[in-house]
Amino acid sequence: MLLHIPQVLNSAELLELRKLLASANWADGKVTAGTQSEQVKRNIQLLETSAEAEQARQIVLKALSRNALFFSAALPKKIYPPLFNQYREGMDFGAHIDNSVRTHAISGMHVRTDISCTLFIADPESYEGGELVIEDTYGHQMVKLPAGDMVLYPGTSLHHVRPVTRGARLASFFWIQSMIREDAQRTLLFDMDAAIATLREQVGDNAAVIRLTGNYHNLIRMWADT
Ligand SMILES: O=C(O)CCC(=O)C(=O)O
Ligand SMILES: [Fe+2]
Repeated sequence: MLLHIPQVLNSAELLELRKLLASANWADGKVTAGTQSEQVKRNIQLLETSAEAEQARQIVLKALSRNALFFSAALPKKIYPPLFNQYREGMDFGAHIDNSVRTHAISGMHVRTDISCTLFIADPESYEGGELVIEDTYGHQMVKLPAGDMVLYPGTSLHHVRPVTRGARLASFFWIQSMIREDAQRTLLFDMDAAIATLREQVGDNAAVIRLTGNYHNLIRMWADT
């Protein structure tokens, strides 16, 4: 499932993040790349150990924790501490698939990358190019979202970021290990959760809706790895 989640960050958080990112130290993005992706990765990243990076991470994690749509779609077990990247004029990231398990340099936490996420921080009018192109079963999806919005897509997807030809593209990116490992099962649960929410609004919690909600939870019980 490829999902656009609007307005994950509010305007105060966006301002705060841009301020932090403007004053922080940036390093070559190859520092967190594997041996294949380092050959095609041309961007810069916030140093994970800086105080600004810690503050920025907390802003993103707090925003995720209040987002019901994110929770329903990702059913997160572990969230890799968010990273921040920037593509200035001429920078891009060629086609690659993210490493399957990432070990966080500071905490040593292992995260299986079931889901990849990009949270857009720069205003799309402020830069040209920089689309995230995700290859899925239905072809290429070009993603360039308003500031504060995020895209979530299967970690198994081949993807690339097109060259930025003007301005700078700022984003946070991270991975999720889901309680539900398989994308197809997660997608089914997400659809079911949305349908149950609509039914509850339309007809309330009648006996059938209660049974259906039970079915949703029973599927999670059957599939979840917690
Ligand atoms: O900048 C992005 O949107 C994606 C970055 C990416 O694919 C990666 O770091 O693996
Ligand atoms: Fe990637």
